[in-house]
Amino acid sequence: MTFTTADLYDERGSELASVSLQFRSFGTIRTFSGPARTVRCFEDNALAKALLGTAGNGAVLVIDGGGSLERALMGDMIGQSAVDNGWSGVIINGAIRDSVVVDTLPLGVKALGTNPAKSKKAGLGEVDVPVRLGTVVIAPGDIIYADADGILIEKSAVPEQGA
Ligand SMILES: O=C([O-])CC(=O)C(=O)O
Repeated sequence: MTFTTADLYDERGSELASVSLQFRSFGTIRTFSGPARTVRCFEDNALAKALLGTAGNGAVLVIDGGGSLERALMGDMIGQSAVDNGWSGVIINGAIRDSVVVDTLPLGVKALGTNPAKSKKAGLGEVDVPVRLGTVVIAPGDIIYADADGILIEKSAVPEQGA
């Protein structure tokens, strides 16, 4: 599927939430989409690493690292694992490292920034819970559209009437 987020917004803006948080883009795939999976964690990437080691089936992993830039939540090894396991992309509310290599991977990657410091590995956090990027809540199964302009979210469930 080829799209631009700006055209999608013009066509279907009322159905889509736009993320205003500003990310840097990495990886050779700058336009990507897929159903969301999520991890919420803080300076600890063990859950995200484990999930990206399982079949992605074209999903986009949203890692809500609370915006901390103190430790990197993904590097080239985890990025390569995401590619090998069929993930479309990884969006990180936090930092990555090995960014020069990550930038060469056939993967869509958005992160706030970079830090060479390694993540903790205690496994604290939650998988497939609703997470927040700025003002936008992303639930597992929501459809994500990302390109150079930003990130649009299509809620998977139609809101109930009167809700
Ligand atoms: O293992 C980590 O914490 C991140 C990393 O360096 C990699 O993915 O290569």
